[in-house]
Amino acid sequence: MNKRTLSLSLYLNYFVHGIGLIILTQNMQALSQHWNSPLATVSYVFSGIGIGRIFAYFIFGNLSDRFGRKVFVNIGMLSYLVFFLGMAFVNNIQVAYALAIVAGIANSALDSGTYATFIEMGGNQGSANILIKAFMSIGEFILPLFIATLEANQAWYGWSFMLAAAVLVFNLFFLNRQTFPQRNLADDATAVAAQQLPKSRRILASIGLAGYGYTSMALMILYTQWISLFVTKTYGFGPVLAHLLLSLYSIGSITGVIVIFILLRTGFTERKLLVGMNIGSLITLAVVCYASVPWLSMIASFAFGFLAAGGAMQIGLNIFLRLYPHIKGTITGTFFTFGSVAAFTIPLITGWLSKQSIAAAMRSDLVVAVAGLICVAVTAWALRPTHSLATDRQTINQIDQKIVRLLNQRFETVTDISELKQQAHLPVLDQSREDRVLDRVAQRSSEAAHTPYLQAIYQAIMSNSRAYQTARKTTTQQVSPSTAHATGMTTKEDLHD
Ligand SMILES: C=C(O[C@@H]1C=C(C(=O)O)C=C[C@H]1O)C(=O)O
Repeated sequence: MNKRTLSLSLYLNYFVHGIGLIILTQNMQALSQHWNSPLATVSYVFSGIGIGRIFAYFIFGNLSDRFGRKVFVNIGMLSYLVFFLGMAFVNNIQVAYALAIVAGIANSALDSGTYATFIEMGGNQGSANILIKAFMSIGEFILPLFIATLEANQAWYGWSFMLAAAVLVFNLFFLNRQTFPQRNLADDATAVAAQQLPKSRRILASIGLAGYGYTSMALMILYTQWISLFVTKTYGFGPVLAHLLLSLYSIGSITGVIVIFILLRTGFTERKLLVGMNIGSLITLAVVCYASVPWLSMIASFAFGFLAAGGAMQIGLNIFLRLYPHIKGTITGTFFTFGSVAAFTIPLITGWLSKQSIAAAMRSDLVVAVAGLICVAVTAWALRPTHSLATDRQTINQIDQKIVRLLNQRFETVTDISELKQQAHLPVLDQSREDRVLDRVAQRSSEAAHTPYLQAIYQAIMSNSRAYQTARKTTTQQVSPSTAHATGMTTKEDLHD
């Protein structure tokens, strides 16, 4: 399995999915003319996507645990291909509705296969799931520009559908050349830690996370649906500023994905990050809901995008997946079923609230933010670290992962030094340098009781560093024997001390 190419291929699907998310709304006018139907009917067709999603998530998640991830990623791609090709030509509303359902199914099949695959690739792939969001955003960013270009050239609207279809056809070949990781391969530490958790705490965390599946999606959908209208009606902001707020939210979201990806790579705890982001979302949302000053709204909208749409939902899912490492597909399905219910109910609830006032509809997002914060706080509390053999060993695994990475870097530098010493005809051993290294270790050690042990470890590191240099030297000399006499080999001493 080549992690890089497989990841790239999986990400490419989410670029297409990003296009799929907005292609209908972006082509609303053109479709309405083509179908000879009013905008309201076109809008009704869109609801098919939500229906397809809700029904497919749970079934697919479960099945992907049984039949493997690759099948479902393929089902997702093929369904999307049918959707894009079909929608470009269809002129019958019923068929269009059926195609919208197919898009919903495509979405669920992709998710059911992909999120689990990233976790199953091992390593720190939880952060990889966050990047899925980044690729969706790229798709959502590029499509409007592409459509604008088509419109400017008075070209056929269907080319935007063809663009997505072309990427999919290419990726169907590309992806099917890759091998997927073994299914439900929970790394030992995760499996043990999950088993060690008392049942009551696991149930509590599951309730919190399922709830977060709903609130995290609701928080974003409600915001994007009402923000522009809210600031126009409530504060009298102009149309440019109203749309700018939404763009700032998107830019914040992309920035958030990148920053969070880096934070997770550097070993930030997902639990703490999630609670922090939800506190931040609530505060920034409150600012947007009550600040009537444009510049403050702009900053808050960017920050809200960063915190609420910068991969927080994916972090929630990652924590959920670690809790049930043997049924990742089912968990992904369950989590997104709750999200789909949010996508379906929020427009209905806020539509009803908007009859009272637009401000009431918008500010109801604060209730969602509070509910989301309660969900993640409950989860974080239930999953608080306790000391046991298994959890402490998991901590050691994480520390070792970092140490090995640093040791690899150290050896890379030793390789450079070895070359330089060979060029300068210097011996491998430099006792005074080694003494200084040991002194520095003693100075740096924060715990006096550890110091002699740390020094012993360093002696072993340096001894191996010398052995490595000597071995390299020997191989280089075999390649160019003419230099052998000049370097003054110290093979024996170096290998044996
Ligand atoms: C890497 C070197 O070679 C040897 C290994 C050392 C190390 O691993 O830190 C230090 C001194 C040398 O005996 C060096 O000269 O710096």
